[in-house]
Amino acid sequence: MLPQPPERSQESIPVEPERQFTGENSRRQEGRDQLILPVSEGSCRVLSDYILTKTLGVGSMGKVKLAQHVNSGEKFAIKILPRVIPNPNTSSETVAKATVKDASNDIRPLREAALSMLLHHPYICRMREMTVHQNRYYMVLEYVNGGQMLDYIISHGRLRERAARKFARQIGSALEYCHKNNVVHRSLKIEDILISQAGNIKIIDFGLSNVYDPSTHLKTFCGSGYFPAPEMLNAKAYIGPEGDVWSFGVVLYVLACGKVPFDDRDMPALHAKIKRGSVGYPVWLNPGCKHLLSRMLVTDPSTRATLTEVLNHPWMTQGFPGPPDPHLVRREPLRFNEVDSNVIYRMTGFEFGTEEEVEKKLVEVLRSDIYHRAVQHWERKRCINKSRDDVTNEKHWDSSSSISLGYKSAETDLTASPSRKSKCFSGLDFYCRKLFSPAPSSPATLALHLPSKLPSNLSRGDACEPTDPTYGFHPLISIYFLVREKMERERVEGPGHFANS
Ligand SMILES: Nc1ncnc2c1ncn2[C@@H]1O[C@H](COP(=O)(O)OP(=O)(O)OP(=O)(O)O)[C@@H](O)[C@H]1O
Repeated sequence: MLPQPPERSQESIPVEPERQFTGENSRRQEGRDQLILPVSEGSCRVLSDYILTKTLGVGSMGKVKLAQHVNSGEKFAIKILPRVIPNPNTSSETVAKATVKDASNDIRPLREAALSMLLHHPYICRMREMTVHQNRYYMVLEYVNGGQMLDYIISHGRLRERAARKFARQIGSALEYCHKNNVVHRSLKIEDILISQAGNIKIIDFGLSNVYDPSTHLKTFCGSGYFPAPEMLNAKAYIGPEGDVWSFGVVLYVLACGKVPFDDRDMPALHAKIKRGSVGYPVWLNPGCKHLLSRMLVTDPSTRATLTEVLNHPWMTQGFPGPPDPHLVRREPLRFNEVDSNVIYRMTGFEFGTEEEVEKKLVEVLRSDIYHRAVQHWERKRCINKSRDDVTNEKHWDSSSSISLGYKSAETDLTASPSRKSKCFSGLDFYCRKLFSPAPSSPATLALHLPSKLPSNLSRGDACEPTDPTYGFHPLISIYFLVREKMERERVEGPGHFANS
């Protein structure tokens, strides 16, 4: 087992002005600010409506505390991240440099909060709200109480094949949902996978995630330890999703084999092994799983399997009628004359610019020829699918309902398997060397522009077909949809409401 981080003594939080981050623009927040009084009460701390109790975990950025809502009694996890305050005694040049650095340090938690509050997926940990103090951020998260996948593997060894497939399908479902919304995780690792009480996964820590435009490249080095893709270590520009496929491959290797594919105590030596990409597979590993891993752990991102290939791989779909459900809601293409300013002003936290700039850029994308062609194609396809569905429904409405029941029961069947203890080989002592992980660099600013060519996520097979205008077309459109869907949920369920699972 990994040595548990020591429980730190209860700290006292100074009284300081607090700002609630709800994804809304600060201009309209004027007058809403209130003073929060975090106080000690016995051995617990009170923060606004939450009583903070034990430490759930400590990460490189901060710590996570268990909290209980004073009125509802509901449990949450509160992630506490320090804010870097410039030292007033330093020279003006140093202060100026520090201010730039602080601004970029601020970007990560703000973007993490903005994304975590918008993403709505059963296998992604949700965020209810974030409170910004002078010295700290407090992120109120869904409490995931089934433990860490890492602890399970350390104590039980590798997973049985069916359990590995179940969790791989859930990770794949969450990644597809993100990618289809122009979001990349960029630092997926086994520690970021928690288990809910229902026995499903929840991905935490979107701290290094970002939105991506399929027609441009990101440059920031992200990821740490055993999981970053070789192109990130080589400081090459990347689009985004291909790096997540690599990290997903490393996670799947750990689930299926009980050890990491690339290992070394020495960080430069570890990075050299990752860049070389030569992987050893245990002789007992299922050949289908080995083939899938060999397609994911390809050093050249242009020949690495796409997420679509991974999710449709025979090993992934074995025992299921198809790839995992990405839990995407049905969307109609957005028209430039339908853009709602109430949605625009909540598109904050992504360095998109001012409200006016966001609206201008969004309308520009929506009026572009390439978008227009994508919408026309989407509509034609819908007509064809609709007439096909009508014919199928008339002829086979009975059999279609039985297919959907079959799918559900297959997922339910697999859900039961992880509780069975595996006596397989356990080789995860590598986590005792976790301290070797390099610190992440500051995130890059996203340049938003009109796609000048077809997005390159269309490569390999479907390059002649325009991208779906409702999913993955452009980050501004995706974030617009996510904000609008969040507003709709708030209207129905009430603000910040979500059920822990
Ligand atoms: N929602 C949650 N429910 C329960 N425990 C959690 C939750 N979120 C985080 N934790 C615990 O806190 C630990 C640290 O959280 P997290 O990884 O988000 O922190 P971090 O500082 O961003 O870490 P990193 O080192 O990956 O940057 C996790 O490994 C987990 O044990």
